[in-house]
Parts: sequence; C-alpha cells; structure tokens
Amino acid sequence: MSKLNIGIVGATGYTGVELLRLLAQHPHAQVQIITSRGEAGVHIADYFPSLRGVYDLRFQDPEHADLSQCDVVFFATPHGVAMRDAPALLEKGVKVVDLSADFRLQDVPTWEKWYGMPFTAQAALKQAVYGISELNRAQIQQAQLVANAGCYPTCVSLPLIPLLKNKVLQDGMPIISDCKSGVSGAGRKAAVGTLLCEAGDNFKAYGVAGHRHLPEIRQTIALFDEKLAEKFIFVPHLTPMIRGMHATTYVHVQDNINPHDLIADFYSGSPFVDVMPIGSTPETRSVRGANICRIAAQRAPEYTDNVWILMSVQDNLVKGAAGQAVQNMNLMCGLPETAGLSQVALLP
Ligand SMILES: NC(=O)C1=CN([C@@H]2O[C@H](COP(=O)(O)OP(=O)(O)OC[C@H]3O[C@@H](n4cnc5c(N)ncnc54)[C@H](OP(=O)(O)O)[C@@H]3O)[C@@H](O)[C@H]2O)C=CC1
Ligand SMILES: CC(=O)N[C@@H](CCC(=O)OP(=O)(O)O)C(=O)O
Repeated sequence: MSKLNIGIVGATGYTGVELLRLLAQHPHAQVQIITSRGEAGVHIADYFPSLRGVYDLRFQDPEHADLSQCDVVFFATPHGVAMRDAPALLEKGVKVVDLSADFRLQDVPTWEKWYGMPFTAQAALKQAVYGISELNRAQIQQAQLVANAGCYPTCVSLPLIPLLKNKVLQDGMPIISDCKSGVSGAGRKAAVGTLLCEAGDNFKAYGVAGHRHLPEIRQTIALFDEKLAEKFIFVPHLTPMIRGMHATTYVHVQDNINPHDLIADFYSGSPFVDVMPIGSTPETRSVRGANICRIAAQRAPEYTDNVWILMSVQDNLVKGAAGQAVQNMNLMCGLPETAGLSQVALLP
C-alpha cells in the first residue's frame, strides 16, 4: 500500500510539530510539505533538533507550496487561515483536517461573534464534519473536511456524551465544567501571558464571563438536549504545566443512574478513551504525549445521591489537537483508527 502524502500548514507551531512527531511513526503516511512564513527555506533539522534524522524537509512559504499534490493537508494555523485556503484544496480533491476553529461552529453569526472576523467559507462549512472522533466516527469516515474539535471541548464533551445520549441528566439542572489547561494550549507565538515569569508558579481563571469554547461545547450538548445546553457553565484556568488538560464536570443525574457504567459501556469499543474504575482520579501525567482521554466518575453522596463528578484528562496537544487530527485522518482515509497512535504516556 502506498503511503498518503501529507502537508502541514503551520508546521513550526506547537500542534504542527506534534503532528510531525506523531506522523514520523505512522505506517501509512509520509509528510511531504511543511509550511512556515517566518522559516521558509530553513531545514527542519536546523529548526527542530528533535527531528534531526527523522525528516529531510525544508519549510516552504505557504503561498508557494503546492499543497494540491497532497492527499491530506492539516491546517495547524490561527483561526481564519483554513477558512481562506482550504476551499481551493477541497475543490482539487484534497482531504483537509483543520485544527483551528474555522469550521467547528455550524451557526455563522455565533462564529463571527466569538472569533471577531467575517466568516467567508459557507460552501466548505456545509461539508465540514465536527471532529470528535468518538462522536462522529461514521460521518468522519465519509468526510473530505474535518473540523478537529477544540481541546477543552474534547475533554469536556467526551464524558458527557454517553450521559446525554442516554438522557439520564436531570432537566433544569446546570452542568458545570471547571477546566485547567497547560500553557502550550496558548500556542507558540510570543505573548506576555505565557512568559515563564507570568504563567510559572501561578494559577488563574480566564474567560470567566465567556470563552470561545463555550458555544462549541453547547453545540455538542444541544445535539442531544437544547435546554441543557443553555444550562452549561464553563470556566477555564491556566495552570503552570506545559502540556495537559483536566476537566472536572459536575452533573445531576436522575434517580438510580450510574454514570460510570454508562460511560464505560459507551466507550468499550473506543481505543482512545479509557474509563477508570470508580473512585479513581485521573492525572494529566498519565496521558502526557499519548492520544488518550482518561475519564473517571465518582458519586458525591455528601451533596445528594444525584450529584456525580466527572473527571477527564488529556494532553491538549495530542487528544486535544494533533493526535485527534491523526485519528480523524485515519478514519477519513479508511485506515485503522489506531495507526501511528500507539504512543504510551511519558512518565514522570
Ligand atoms: N495549542 C493547543 O493546545 C491547541 C491548538 N489548537 C489550534 O490549532 C491551531 C494551531 O495552534 P498552535 O500550534 O498552538 O499555534 P502556534 O501559534 O504554535 O503555531 C501557529 C503556526 O501557524 C503558522 N501561521 C501563523 N499565521 C499564519 C498564516 N496567516 N498563514 C499561514 N500560516 C500561519 C505559524 O508559522 P508562521 O507564522 O511562520 O507561518 C505557526 O507555524 C490554532 O488554531 C489553535 O487554536 C487546537 C487545539 C489545541
Ligand atoms: C491555554 C490557552 O490559552 N488555551 C486556549 C485554548 C486552546 C486552543 O488552541 O483552542 P482551540 O482548541 O479552539 O484551537 C484558549 O483558551 O484560547
């Protein structure tokens, strides 16, 4: 079987280099084109010593790179780039996985409100499939364009989906998700808030009044229950880790429901969701570098028998971005879902 030709737009960023790390071990894919405006012409080995001897490629200016020769192109770029450049590739038959948020929200006015720019790719949006692999596996298998889900939305939605699907959450009660992200979630570009002296030895909430992932998570909840979607509350925090994300989600379930068993049953055929025994508390370091979302659920009888606390962890750069993107590519291309994604977490 010949290998898929892969292009990565934005290959100098954190999700771009994570794609390069994962695809280096992929049995059915070969990276052919990598782009960067700032590093065009530079050899990858001179920019990423971790990839010395792994790839023999130079960064190309995205304006001049012939991405149409690729089978699959990943956009690991800021919002707005894929919206501008993906439609021409789609017309030429290239499959696209967009790691940015450009095609994640089906409602254009909502997207424009949260991303602060006009949306200009309506035709492509119609064919975009939302890329939480475990939610839309069958549709992703048929898709030419996948809108890879956001990092917080993946971590928060995965434990909720089985409960929403089984309609076991109480009407009228809020779902509250308290989330923490490592600093690499903010990307590699220079910004004061991600300097060591600002983000190190510090912990803070942000986006408290509303974060752009709020409408994305609400869109997923609304697939099952529009009223519960309106009741969803989400507060992200920046924590002084490099990689990692932790979501603690508080739900009110109906009488005599065991969310743990429902979640475990739902994901029994999903290789990248691990449901731990009741009483466990998942740790971010248990998924560092691995394409895994690890979930645990505990009842909280001190409050009421109906309150359960769902904990989910993932590496924001892997299951929250590049790993899920490769998982989606595998599904789109008819490959085994696990191809190239067998990395075990790095401990300590
Ligand atoms: N970091 C994370 O944990 C996650 C990130 N994402 C999303 O993935 C995308 C990439 O994120 P991340 O890797 O962190 O970002 P980075 O800032 O680390 O990297 C961005 C990359 O895009 C390139 N780029 C920037 N502007 C343009 C442009 N106008 N045209 C073409 N290329 C451009 C940059 O290189 P150059 O400027 O040299 O061209 C760089 O290679 C973002 O949309 C982000 O929101 C999604 C989930 C998690
Ligand atoms: C720590 C941090 O800043 N995290 C980013 C989210 C990560 C990300 O890149 O968002 P997408 O998944 O939507 O692309 C943020 O809060 O905006």
